[in-house]
Amino acid sequence: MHPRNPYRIPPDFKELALKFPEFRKHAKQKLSGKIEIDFKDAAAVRALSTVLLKRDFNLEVELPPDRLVPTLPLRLNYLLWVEDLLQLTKPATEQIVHGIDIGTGACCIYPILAARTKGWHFTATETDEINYKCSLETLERNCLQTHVTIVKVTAESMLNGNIDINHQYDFTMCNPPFFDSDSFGPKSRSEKRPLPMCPKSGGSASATEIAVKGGEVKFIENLIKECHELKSCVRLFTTMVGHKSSLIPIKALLKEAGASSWNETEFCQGRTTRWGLAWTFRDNITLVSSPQNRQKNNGKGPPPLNYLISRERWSSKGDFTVSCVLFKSVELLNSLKMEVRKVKEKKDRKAVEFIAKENTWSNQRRKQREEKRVAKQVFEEPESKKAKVDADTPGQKQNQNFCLKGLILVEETEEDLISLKMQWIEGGLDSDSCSIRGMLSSKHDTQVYKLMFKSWSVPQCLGMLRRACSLIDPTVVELESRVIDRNKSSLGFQPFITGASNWTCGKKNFEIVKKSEKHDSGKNRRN
Ligand SMILES: C[S@@+](CC[C@H](N)C(=O)[O-])C[C@H]1O[C@@H](n2cnc3c(N)ncnc32)[C@H](O)[C@@H]1O
Repeated sequence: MHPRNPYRIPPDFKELALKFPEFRKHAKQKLSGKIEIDFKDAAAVRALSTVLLKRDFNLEVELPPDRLVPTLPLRLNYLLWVEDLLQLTKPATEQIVHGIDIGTGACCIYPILAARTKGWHFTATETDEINYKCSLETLERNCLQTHVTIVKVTAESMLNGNIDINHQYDFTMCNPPFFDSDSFGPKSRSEKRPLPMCPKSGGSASATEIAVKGGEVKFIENLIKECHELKSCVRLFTTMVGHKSSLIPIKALLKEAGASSWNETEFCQGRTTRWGLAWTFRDNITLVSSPQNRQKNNGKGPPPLNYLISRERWSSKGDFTVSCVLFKSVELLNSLKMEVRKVKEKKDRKAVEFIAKENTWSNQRRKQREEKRVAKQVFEEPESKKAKVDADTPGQKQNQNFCLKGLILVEETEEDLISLKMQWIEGGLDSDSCSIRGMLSSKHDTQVYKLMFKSWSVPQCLGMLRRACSLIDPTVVELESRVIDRNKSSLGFQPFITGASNWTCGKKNFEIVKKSEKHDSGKNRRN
């Protein structure tokens, strides 16, 4: 998720169910007391988006039952990326932002979010009569007609004839129909899932919203064909891409059309990944990656680490409560000299953000040796030499600008389990920070964790977070995580059952070893 996306901390369904009866109808309580919704049920997802828009953005929206429901984390990821691109490409002297949204949908989701939160102006187009009318109503209901204009268009044109060519627009955005209408929908009773992919969840979208002849590649090709002509009135063109396989043909089309530069990103939210492509035909603009993406691994950062802590194994550590688990975690972060800030306070759900200004966790053993040596010198060496020793302490100079931000979220899941989630937010991905070989050597009781990265550089924070967790290891019964090698395929390791211990997960570039006294090896080996 984008670091500024407010849904990095998922919404509290219990709170929503208590506050909004329209959401409560769809909320289900698990035996543990946890509130959930069925994400395959379009009505439940519709209720969720509607109440979040109301609660978090003061937007009143009525979504029609037979149209696509916009999910907010993805929509915000796209808007925030556009905002990053504008920061890099729009002259600071230009105050007003004016964008174009192609295919705005049933509630013109991008324009209303951007108008409400950023004061941006939009021209939005739509072919579908129901979506067009609903979007107009949405604008009226929220008094946003001053900022957003909706144009009813025909499917033949993407931009030509739909916008004012004498006006200057900062960008276009588009969430195109991803699927190819020729291969969409079951062909026979026996064929459940046609090729190419159709949406996994039920959804309520109409066929014309999500499928088009030729699929998204053809749709975006049509857009690219029109862009060149419009380069003087549009600074940046962007689109979302639904299938990774579409990126290569689309980039080839951009090259062919003479785009002067382009940039891509990944939008990750939960289990869904989408992509963003931005391009320009203006020679004076170079589309470098957004600050977030300039860091390694495409801005995605390491995936969250999820730990389940059992009552049984926590017993020696104090009260088995969310507060106590968070307190212990904060103690660890403090011992690593991190700044800690509370971001969420509830009895059963607490979160803190942490910021590391320097790398305090690398080379722990070397540092301890160094400390001992310095301590010894305090007694043995003259003053002049002591000063030199202090100045030469390794690892300090290179970390002056190091900054890593992350989030720890602790919540009750079931009666005897508390989940601890650690999430990367930003930073800590530069090459200095990635020298993490051996960083994770941490002892606790009889367990030794060792994480070694050979030529593959993994964001340092992953190691730091894992180290912090390994310190409270006796409580960890299950660890679920995934590491993705950006250049190759997934190097999954999931889940680790700590009880099994002493396992190795080996790959050419990556090795993770966990040792413990009495267990057999290779039980959890995955290649
Ligand atoms: C996948 S939906 C996206 C809706 C909305 N932007 C969102 O993100 O939720 C695609 C939308 O584009 C509209 N559409 C399809 N072809 C279009 C075209 N040529 N011009 C404008 N809108 C189009 C569809 O009716 C549909 O509402």
